[in-house]
Amino acid sequence: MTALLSLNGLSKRFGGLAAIQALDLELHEGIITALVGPNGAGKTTMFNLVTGNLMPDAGAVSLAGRPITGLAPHRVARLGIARSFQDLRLFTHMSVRDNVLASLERRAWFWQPGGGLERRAAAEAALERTGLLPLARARAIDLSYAEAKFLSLARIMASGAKIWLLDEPASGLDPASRSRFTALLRGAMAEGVTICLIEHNLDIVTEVADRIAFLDQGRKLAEGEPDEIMRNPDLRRIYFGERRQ
Ligand SMILES: Nc1ncnc2c1ncn2[C@@H]1O[C@H](COP(=O)(O)OP(=O)(O)OP(=O)(O)O)[C@@H](O)[C@H]1O
Repeated sequence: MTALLSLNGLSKRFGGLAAIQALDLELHEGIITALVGPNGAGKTTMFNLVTGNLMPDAGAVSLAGRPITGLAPHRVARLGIARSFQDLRLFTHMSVRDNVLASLERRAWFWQPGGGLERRAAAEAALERTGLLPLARARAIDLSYAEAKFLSLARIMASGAKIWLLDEPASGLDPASRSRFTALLRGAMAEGVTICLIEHNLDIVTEVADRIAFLDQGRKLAEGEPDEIMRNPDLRRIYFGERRQ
């Protein structure tokens, strides 16, 4: 299977700290890959390197074989890579609908393909799918925690991006919202979206991920099927903080 997104020998230091070290990772089309690892493993840094929010010190990122290393974030977004943030970064004083519309780039006049009418239709469809249509006129600041998480997802959904990088998208959700959330991810995956998610909750990971890449101290220690990774006693020790001396 050819990779849609490939990271080859990616490295990033912050002063004396090696946050990402010679990381190789492939995201395959229509697959959900979870990045798992203890705090500070380098998971968010990896997203930042892909999206152009950080420049790598070494290594390359390619999209369908085309190098995209170090492109500016808006150019990466235009290539169909969307991301969410742990702190959501919503426009808190704008309406739910405007938050979704604001995530869509104005590419054409409203009567042209990709113009206003199409943007509005994409926004309405994303609001509908995430269950936010009845709240479309509410301000983002007035949403519950779970609703804000769904809004963050709606923004990505509406963008039509083919690769979604999600930073702890379902953390803190109640069980019912969590199942609704994971169903949306599986639905997107069935439509060909490629998802990489950072997640600390291992129940969510087992429920939703097809593959797991396990990171620790900037290195990929293991990669494979969820069952195989979860069973590995060494990884469990690292994850749950029982390091061997
Ligand atoms: N801009 C920065 N400047 C300096 N150090 C940074 C910066 N960003 C991240 N780091 C450090 O790099 C390491 C990796 O951080 P990163 O946020 O990528 O980890 P993570 O796996 O996402 O952690 P968490 O699960 O806690 O979110 C950490 O030690 C962090 O303190």
